[in-house]
Amino acid sequence: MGDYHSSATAPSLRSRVPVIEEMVEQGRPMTPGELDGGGNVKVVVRVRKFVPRELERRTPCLIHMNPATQQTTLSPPIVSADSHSRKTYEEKKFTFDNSFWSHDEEDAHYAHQEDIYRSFGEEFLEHNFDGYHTCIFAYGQTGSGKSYTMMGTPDQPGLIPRTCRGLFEKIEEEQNGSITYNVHVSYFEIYNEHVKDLLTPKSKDCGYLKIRESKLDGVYVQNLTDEQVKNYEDIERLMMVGDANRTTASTKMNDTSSRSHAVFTLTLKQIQHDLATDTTIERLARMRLVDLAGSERANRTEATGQRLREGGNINQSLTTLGRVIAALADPKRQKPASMRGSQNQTKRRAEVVPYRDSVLTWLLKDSLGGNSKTAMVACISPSDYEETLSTLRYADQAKRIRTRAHVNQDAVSAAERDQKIVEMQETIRALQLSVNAAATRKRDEADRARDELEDYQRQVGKMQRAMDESRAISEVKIRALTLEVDEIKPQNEALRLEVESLRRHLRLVVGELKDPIVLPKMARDSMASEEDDEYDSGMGEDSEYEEEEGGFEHEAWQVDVDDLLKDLGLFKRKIADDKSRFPHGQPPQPGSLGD
Ligand SMILES: Nc1ncnc2c1ncn2[C@@H]1O[C@H](COP(=O)(O)OP(=O)(O)OP(=O)(O)O)[C@@H](O)[C@H]1O
Repeated sequence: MGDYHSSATAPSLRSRVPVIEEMVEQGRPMTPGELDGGGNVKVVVRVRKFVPRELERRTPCLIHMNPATQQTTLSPPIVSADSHSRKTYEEKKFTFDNSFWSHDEEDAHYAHQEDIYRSFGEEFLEHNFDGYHTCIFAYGQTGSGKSYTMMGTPDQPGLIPRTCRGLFEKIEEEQNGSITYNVHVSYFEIYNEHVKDLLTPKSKDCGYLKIRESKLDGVYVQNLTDEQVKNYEDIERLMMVGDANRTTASTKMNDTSSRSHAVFTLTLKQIQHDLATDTTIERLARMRLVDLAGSERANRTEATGQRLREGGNINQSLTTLGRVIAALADPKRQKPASMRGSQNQTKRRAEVVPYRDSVLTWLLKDSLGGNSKTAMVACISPSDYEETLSTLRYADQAKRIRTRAHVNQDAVSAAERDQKIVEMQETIRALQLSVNAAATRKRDEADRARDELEDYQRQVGKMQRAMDESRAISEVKIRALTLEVDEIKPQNEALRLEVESLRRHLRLVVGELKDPIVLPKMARDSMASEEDDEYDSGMGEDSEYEEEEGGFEHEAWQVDVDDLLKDLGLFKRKIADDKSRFPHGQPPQPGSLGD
């Protein structure tokens, strides 16, 4: 795989934590945007290069993109004079957040895979580290470059592998070890309105999975593999397993056409422990990367049998997605709640969004109109007027959707965490009893028993995770304390040395006070005069040393000192004499010293 890197900055959970709390504390009013991290769905469009089929037909490119204005223009096709079609084609212009020109590599504004990731993939990853759920989905007709954009090839990796690589690069950048990161991956496809786990080996495949909805977890796929990954290589392995399991087939429009919608989900949990308050800050973000199956016209794909049925299902779920987008983009929904009338009316409008009409929209409910920052990549072919126009209209409508993303963050004290684990244990115990009892009941209750059993397994899994996280927090605490000890060590050593030297000093001072040293008068006089020669010592006739005259008792020592001083005087004179005899510092000649 190509060598590519993310330039996103290293995350710091703590620095981003108190944004909302600070605002509340400061009493600053929050705008709806700040409160809900709200924003419109980001919509970008990408046109691919010609594929061999189009090159053979020498079809002209109908797309023009202006890199300065991000405007995409669709030109009408050339209609041959003998054509019986009554259709009229017009030039259409659309403006999106970005228009990616990936048609001709020779052009200066050609958009490579790297450019796509840098322009918004990286930004979305930043949002994840900030605690927002995100979703990027690729939409477009069959063969328009969705899989190329999302997954890419080994040489030209797309958004999914780049996001995964970027995720672990950012985690590795965080070196102080105070944040624990948990990353989980799931990968499933929706094929003919059924959900299939792409991470289960084919030999263990247990068929289609059920979709369930709970108050706590929202809509979820039951028993879906959600594997913990420690590094990019782990994810790469899972991507390969998933891609090998994905349902693809060769159609007239695409040699490897995806016959299903593929949903790749990364879950990032950041846990930071504050030693001072013994509180844990948890931040959870889910990134959904969706490669939709392509819209197709049966007459163009010339599909029959199984391919035709697949195409029908694909189109049906994409039509539902279109209706969901239309309902969410409805200007009436965009008005603030206060202007929308009564609560009942609002509720009725929310119900109008037909999420439940397809498995795809039901599962993507939150990503499309709820707690998520969402982007749509509209992929287009360069020479297909009708399909491209339909995709661009779809994308244009999606631009108007506003989501209500918020930071998914919790601050839990150690006591609360322990309490939560205890509560989970209780729930599990109760479920266990209920499962055991149900097992003995009649067969018609088997379904309920199975559901309870699944709930039980789910709770056990959750508790397992909570306990793993508690363990991780303990490790963080140990790491933080070890770091603190290491930091304090040099200061400790410096303090120890200082105390030691102060002690020594004190000993000297006390010794001095107990047994003061008194110099003999002559020694003091000679020292004073010598010092006066060099600098002004400031000690005059009436200094305290003079006042102690008469206090000296060691006469014997005085005699010795006097003798010594006499010798010293003689020695000095001898040196002065020698200096005058050898004025240029020449060494005395042998024999000359003897006199
Ligand atoms: N930007 C691009 N640069 C080079 N080749 C591209 C680009 N986009 C798409 N292609 C090529 O076009 C072909 C169709 O692309 P792809 O399979 O990604 O389409 P798709 O939209 O996923 O189709 P389907 O919906 O049928 O699965 C592939 O051979 C792919 O390599």
